[in-house]
Amino acid sequence: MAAVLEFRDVTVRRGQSVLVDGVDWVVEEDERWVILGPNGAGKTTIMQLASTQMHPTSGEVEVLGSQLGRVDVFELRPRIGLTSAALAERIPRSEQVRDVVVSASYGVLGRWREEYDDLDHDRAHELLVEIGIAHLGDRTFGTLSEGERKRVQIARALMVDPEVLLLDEPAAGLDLGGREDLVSTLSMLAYDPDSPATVLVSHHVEEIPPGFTHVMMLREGRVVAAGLIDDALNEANLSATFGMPLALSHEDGRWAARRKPRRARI
Ligand SMILES: Nc1ncnc2c1ncn2[C@@H]1O[C@H](COP(=O)(O)OP(=O)(O)OP(=O)(O)O)[C@@H](O)[C@H]1O
Repeated sequence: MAAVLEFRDVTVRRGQSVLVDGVDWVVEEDERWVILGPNGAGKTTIMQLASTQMHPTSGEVEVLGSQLGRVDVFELRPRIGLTSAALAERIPRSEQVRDVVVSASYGVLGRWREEYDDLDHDRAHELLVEIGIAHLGDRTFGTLSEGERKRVQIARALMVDPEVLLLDEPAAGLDLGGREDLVSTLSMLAYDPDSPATVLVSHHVEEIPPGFTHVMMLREGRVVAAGLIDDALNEANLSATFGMPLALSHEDGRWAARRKPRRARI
């Protein structure tokens, strides 16, 4: 199995701050990873490295077999599907949903005068059906709910048939129903053997879709634990990651966590 991402002793510094500290990490083709950690742990920084938008201060990052610093990142980027809040902000609100998706094949945001062929349109339609939003094709992006926008972004990220799919906090800002819809869509993708290697960033174990295989837990830029979810996701590692005693449960493929009650003083 080929590695799609490989980090070797990766550190990112900005001034006196260490954003990511000595991270070793390998993602293989058939793996679906969740990166868990509190605010400021370095999750988005890891995604920026993986999506070639940032280079490490030291260490080596390989993306799809090419080492950052020795490759033209503009050749790599079309092979990477990415969703993030920063990217979503750049989608024109007046753009029709089907155009938001189809325009990914040219790597542009905001359709202008490009001509797309029938294959592109068919592929975009297929993805809207697969992600469950075919009925929204004619709507403009600005009129969608937050949950609908997240799904459009995932369809757009898949449009290029990426070799790796990077989802930075796709459930942020969703209500309970929106989160549950998204988790089930991501679960369906996770179980599909044709789906690319996937990395999902989240703050919440409740957002881990069934079918995800691996977890990396980060705190203050360092890896607390990483590996198969069934091995690495436990109360001790989760408590160390979030810096408080947490109780963890796992039922019907879903995870839940809560703070352990403080003992009453006698
Ligand atoms: N240019 C910078 N200079 C100094 N510190 C920075 C810079 N960019 C990010 N940081 C800090 O690095 C840390 C990691 O940031 P990052 O965005 O990767 O965390 P995160 O885990 O994604 O957080 P969140 O869950 O809040 O989105 C944060 O403490 C952030 O304030």
